[in-house]
Amino acid sequence: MGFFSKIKDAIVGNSAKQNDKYVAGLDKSSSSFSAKINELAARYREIDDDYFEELENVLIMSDVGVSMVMTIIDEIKKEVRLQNIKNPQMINDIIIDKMFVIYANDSYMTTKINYDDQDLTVILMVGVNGAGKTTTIAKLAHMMLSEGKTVMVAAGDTFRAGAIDQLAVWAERLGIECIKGKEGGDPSSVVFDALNQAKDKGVDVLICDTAGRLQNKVNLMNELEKMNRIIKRVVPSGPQETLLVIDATTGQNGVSQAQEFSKITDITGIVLTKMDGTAKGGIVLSIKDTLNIPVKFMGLGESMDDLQEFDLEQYIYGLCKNLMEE
Ligand SMILES: Nc1nc2c(ncn2[C@@H]2O[C@H](COP(=O)(O)OP(=O)(O)OP(=O)(O)O)[C@@H](O)[C@H]2O)c(=O)[nH]1
Repeated sequence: MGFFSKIKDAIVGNSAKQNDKYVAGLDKSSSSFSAKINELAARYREIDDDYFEELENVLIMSDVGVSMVMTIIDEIKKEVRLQNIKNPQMINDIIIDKMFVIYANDSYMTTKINYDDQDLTVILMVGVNGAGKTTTIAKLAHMMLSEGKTVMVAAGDTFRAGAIDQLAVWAERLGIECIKGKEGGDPSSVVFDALNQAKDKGVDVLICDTAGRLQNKVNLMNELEKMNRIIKRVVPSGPQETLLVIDATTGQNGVSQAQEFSKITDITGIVLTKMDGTAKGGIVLSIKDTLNIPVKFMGLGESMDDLQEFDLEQYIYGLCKNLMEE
């Protein structure tokens, strides 16, 4: 039995396992992906080179990423030859299986936050403006609060007008403390202040916002280096996580951004926001392929509960479920 059949068996008919947020949040991607593949299958009576070329295009259009697409297509071709499959209607399971296997295959990627049981856990949030960083910080804090953790936030984006107030409003709604400085002030000093206050109060997690000025790489690099130094002075094992927030609707641009950020600082995980707003959900595979950094969370909607820990099975199921049902 292939991976997808196993996933499907595990998820369908098991309401505890079926995550409706994934199914609803990936609906756009799933409909578009499945419609294209089914349309292909209907047009070709037999699998041939032209079919593969079109399949390649469908995957690329879904933002899977060119080199990952080539690997997937090669693997599908091998399997088709091996099983002597001629009918494109029979190929869906293989496509899904290969996507799953290739993502999961070459390395184990944890989606868990690396909490420090002995010390304050410091999480740095990076990403360009508009990616959804502020909302994601609020959603993450909400998730941690619901797990019984105490959380504080630091308004380290002193550059973008309004960023401090926006975070402060979220903090108030969540009933947590937001440490802030002046607009245009030194972000590291805000973070330093927040670190000390969080330590004094015995808070479990401090989430720090940062400015998203990718246009000015040298400044951003210096700023993040300074922040990292200051964090290490107060919390030697910190920051335990540096999470990069990427807007999934920006597609391959988002992937390039991730590449740029990973040159500037060590990224431990990616948060893909607005997955519900894109019909090209393949970006997860593309990120894995180009960067090999784990996607740890996905934003699947605008409400507080819509930030979900990344789960490969739920993702592939959400993306491909229409393909199975039709
Ligand atoms: N549909 C949907 N909308 C989202 C998601 N995440 C964030 N948003 C929306 O995206 C918009 C921008 O998010 P913000 O957090 O305000 O981001 P920003 O303040 O523009 O920029 P930064 O904080 O600098 O990233 C807001 O309207 C959010 O509600 C998501 O997962 N799904």
